Amino acid sequence: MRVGVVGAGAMGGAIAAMLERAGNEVWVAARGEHLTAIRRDGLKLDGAWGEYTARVSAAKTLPLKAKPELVIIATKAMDAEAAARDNARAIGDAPTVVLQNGLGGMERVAEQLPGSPIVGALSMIAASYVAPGHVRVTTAANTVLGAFRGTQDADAAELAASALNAAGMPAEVIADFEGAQWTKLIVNQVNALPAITGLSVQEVISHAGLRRIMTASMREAVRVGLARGVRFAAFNGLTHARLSFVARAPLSLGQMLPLRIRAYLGATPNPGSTLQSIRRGRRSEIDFLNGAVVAAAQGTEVPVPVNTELLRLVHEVETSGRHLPVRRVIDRVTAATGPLR
Ligand SMILES: NC(=O)C1=CN([C@@H]2O[C@H](COP(=O)(O)OP(=O)(O)OC[C@H]3O[C@@H](n4cnc5c(N)ncnc54)[C@H](OP(=O)(O)O)[C@@H]3O)[C@@H](O)[C@H]2O)C=CC1
Ligand SMILES: CC(C)(CO)C(=O)C(=O)O
Repeated sequence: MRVGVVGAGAMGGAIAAMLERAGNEVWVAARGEHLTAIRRDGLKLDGAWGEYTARVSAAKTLPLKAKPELVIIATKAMDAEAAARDNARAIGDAPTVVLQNGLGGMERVAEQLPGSPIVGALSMIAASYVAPGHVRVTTAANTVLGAFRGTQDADAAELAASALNAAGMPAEVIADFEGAQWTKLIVNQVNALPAITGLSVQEVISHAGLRRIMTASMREAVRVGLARGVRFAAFNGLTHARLSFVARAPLSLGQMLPLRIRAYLGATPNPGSTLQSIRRGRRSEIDFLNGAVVAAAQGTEVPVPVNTELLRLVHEVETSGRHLPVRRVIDRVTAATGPLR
């Protein structure tokens, strides 16, 4: 199959390399020194799915001659709309998968690609951008896909799932994609503290004080979802019942959530995608993660002081380029929220 991958960074790069390894003809849209390195040396993959250098065709945008039968947009959320617009002619009416954390990704891309069936993807894979032309899978895991709307999108979701499965990346189509987006939004509460402190997700969860803050931000996010009538879809062992319990439980019990995520991530340190943006001096996706929780809380009675403060701290680190010491983070959050229980 001819596949176009727009945004061949950590996730898009890993998926592009795996698809090429499985015999697909893969075209990637990339930029800067990453594009130069891919063109010169190929796209190097290592980690949980083995070592491989994929020979993909790479350009700033997909060329018209690529004629993709499937497109995967795997940019950060704030870049997806522009990425879809800049590649719209080459994409044509090809089925397009929007692989993205946060809420509302499919809607933003669909506006730019009115002729394409649109599919959402949420992945529990953890991947890192190591260097230009080089990506690494630190945790191999599954991906869930969901149709945006209608039969055409549902067929496209099946097509994408078979392409991923055939290339050795476990994927399944689920009916309640919006519920899964909310469940993933809870998982992505792991992203802010590594971005603020510079520590890996596992290190943050192993620190009792930081884990308390993370649990409190997850609890707020679950409460917001419940207040908005969200039914959390079951995703990697996280179920609506478990999350509803966390919404009512003290933090000492709620910490089972981050501890479970640490167990699934395994031993290889995972910086998370937000810290990786900061390390590369890029704007982060935090407005679509903790920022989405703060936005969704508006109009509900749910207070979200932890998410508000984490959002502020990530923006501070983006601006200053300097991570904050753990003690300072704990003091700042507790000054904003009062004692966390
Ligand atoms: N990394 C992970 O472990 C996981 C990430 N996710 C989600 O997947 C999505 C992608 O994340 P991730 O792979 O980490 O992000 P990366 O930043 O590693 O990759 C995104 C890539 O897209 C490139 N890009 C942005 N706009 C364009 C464009 N118009 N044309 C071509 N390339 C473009 C970026 O270039 P540049 O660097 O120049 O900005 C970058 O190389 C996010 O929504 C993230 O939350 C989900 C699960 C796990
Ligand atoms: C699941 C996790 C935490 C994997 O790194 C992720 O989605 C991210 O980094 O954005």
